[in-house]
Amino acid sequence: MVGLGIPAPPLSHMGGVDGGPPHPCTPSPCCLPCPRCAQRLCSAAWGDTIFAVSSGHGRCGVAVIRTSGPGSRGALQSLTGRPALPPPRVLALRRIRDPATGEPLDRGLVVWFQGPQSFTGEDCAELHVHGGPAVVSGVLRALGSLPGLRPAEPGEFTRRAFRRGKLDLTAAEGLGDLIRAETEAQRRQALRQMEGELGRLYQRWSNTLTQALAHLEAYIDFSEDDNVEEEVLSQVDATVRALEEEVGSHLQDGRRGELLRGGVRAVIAGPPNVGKSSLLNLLCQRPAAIVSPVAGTTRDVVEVALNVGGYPLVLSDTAGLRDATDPVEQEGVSRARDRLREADLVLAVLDAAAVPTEPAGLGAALGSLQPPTTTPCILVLNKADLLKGNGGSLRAACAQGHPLPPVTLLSCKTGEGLDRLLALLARELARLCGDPLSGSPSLTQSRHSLHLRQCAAALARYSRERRSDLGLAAERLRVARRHLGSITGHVSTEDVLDIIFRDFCVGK
Ligand SMILES: Nc1nc2c(ncn2[C@@H]2O[C@H](COP(=O)(O)OP(=O)(O)OP(=O)(O)O)[C@@H](O)[C@H]2O)c(=O)[nH]1
Ligand SMILES: [K+]
Ligand SMILES: [Mg+2]
Repeated sequence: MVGLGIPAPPLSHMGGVDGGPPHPCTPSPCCLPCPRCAQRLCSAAWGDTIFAVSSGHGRCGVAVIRTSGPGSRGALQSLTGRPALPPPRVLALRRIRDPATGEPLDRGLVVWFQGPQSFTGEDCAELHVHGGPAVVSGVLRALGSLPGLRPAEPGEFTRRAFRRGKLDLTAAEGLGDLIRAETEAQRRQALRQMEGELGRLYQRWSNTLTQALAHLEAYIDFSEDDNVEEEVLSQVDATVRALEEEVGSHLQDGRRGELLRGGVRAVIAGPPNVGKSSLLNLLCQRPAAIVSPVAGTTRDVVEVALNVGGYPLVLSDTAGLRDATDPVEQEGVSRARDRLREADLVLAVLDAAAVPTEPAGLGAALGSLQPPTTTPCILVLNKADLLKGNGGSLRAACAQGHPLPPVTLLSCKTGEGLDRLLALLARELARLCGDPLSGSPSLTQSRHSLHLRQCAAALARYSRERRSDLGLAAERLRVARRHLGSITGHVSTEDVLDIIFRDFCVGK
């Protein structure tokens, strides 16, 4: 381009999917089918070329700057000063220069990806440069000076990949989750989703519905001519019933995937001064909450994020539960109760030296905290170091377990019982989140469960209305299929896409 005699991408071809009309051009092997009209068009008709740092920000050894769009070829030619590109997908060492001044910016590795064999499906280039801020900003400035190139919006690379059918929406969400994954179990789940397992499951359901709908429509249109047998109808009914059950049990997975994605919310609750804040500090290994001998120390909820056995845990310490007179403490107790109601898991803490030693009495002491009955709970009897004569019978009560929830003795002071508590925690987390590698892939987002519930409701209405009005029943199947399509992105609106891709970082 500027100064190097390399042609800029034809500006008249800018426009494309979201912008102006596509421009037909002489088809050539590099031409890609337009996602709107399926006509093969020069990729230049698809819009502008974006660029961004894809390797994260701040000083680092190597920074990867990537471009996507029809101007990628020209950009690489301009910055390397050579009309010849390296073979696609092969790293080549090149001097990188500012095309306007010819000034060397760095020496680094460049890669050329010819569309559609690239992440986005468009022509892409990557520049692996030294990660110093001056090098990176110099290269970005040079790219920005080229006609038709502009900085990428957050998630725009992935959005382009979605547009060109490189991945469906669930896979794009899986990719976003993979970038954010902080624990092993989260990574496993995200990787599975990114590789398309969830999308394939929903696609299979959608195909089943398409087939059922085709049979039903054939029956509606032709049954009077005796060309279609009655049997067809009962087959459609059976298919819809089976699908309704499958969607129902998928929805019944206890929010496993969502819990694993967002972290299990565990709440430490109990009477004042039993050592709740001490427990939080012990688990996160830092003095996150104030500990003192004064009952009623904790008022605000103190939250920490932890990784227990590969599972993500969001742990909250709360005010001691009692009938407080002080208005500030009252507010703390009310916040503690709110948290308790929303918890996925309760760590109920009692003072080991102050509780009854038989299971029934322990159960009553736990009940006085009023944890929600359906929420799983672990009972922690703290200050075990202070146990004297009744230690033996309390240990026996803990070992007996039933009818108590999982229970353990602990001393935050000496660390006794911590291993058992961590093992109990890991067991509960594994039960709540499930094994991300086994069974059918988990539902990971409330967006999915919303559409699946609507899909299941439409299937249920089909079964109810089928005897009275076949046409209406067929419409229910169409609605059900539309909801499945909304999850995978085969049916989607721009505002939904905006929300999904907004959560991505720039450069992805
Ligand atoms: N001996 C002994 N003392 C403990 C243990 N755990 C906590 N304590 C002490 O018990 C007192 C209260 O501890 P906290 O962690 O503040 O208790 P809390 O339940 O958060 O108290 P509030 O926030 O006031 O409800 C402090 O003096 C701690 O040092 C333990 O295992 N053994
Ligand atoms: K205290
Ligand atoms: Mg406290």
